[in-house]
Amino acid sequence: MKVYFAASIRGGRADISIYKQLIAYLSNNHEVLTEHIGDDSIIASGEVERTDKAIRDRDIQWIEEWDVMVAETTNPSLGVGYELAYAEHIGKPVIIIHRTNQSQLSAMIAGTDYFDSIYYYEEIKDAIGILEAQLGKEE
Ligand SMILES: O=c1[nH]c(=O)n([C@H]2C[C@H](O)[C@@H](COP(=O)(O)O)O2)cc1CO
Repeated sequence: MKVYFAASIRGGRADISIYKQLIAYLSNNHEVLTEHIGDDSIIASGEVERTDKAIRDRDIQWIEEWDVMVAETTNPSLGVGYELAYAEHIGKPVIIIHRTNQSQLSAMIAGTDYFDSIYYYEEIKDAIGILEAQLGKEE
């Protein structure tokens, strides 16, 4: 499957090691369209070699192509919120994973009926277990 992995960039890069591990796991069995989100060289300023319009237009095109979105939402991100709303708008499946006791998921996401696959985890192994179970269902 084509997986669009969404996670914070300009919202802050504190969780990049988690993003890397999740992308590495997903890449074993799927095509991950947004591997750059786990790239250490991309700091909070984002992809500096592209214009904001080029980033936005490319990501929207990928969103149109993906089979499923996996969003790691612990570190709040305007971009991820926008991507989630776009997924809802075009009716694509979304899996949201969020670390417990770190931040509270926005009511605008947690309170949207369309987002009915929201999972909370503590350890990375738990997140991987959730993805394994949920992505199996999508295939
Ligand atoms: O440089 C970028 N490249 C990029 O692909 N994005 C997309 C993918 C991420 O899922 C999301 C992150 O948004 P934000 O930067 O607002 O945290 O936006 C966002 C940026 C910077 O805003």
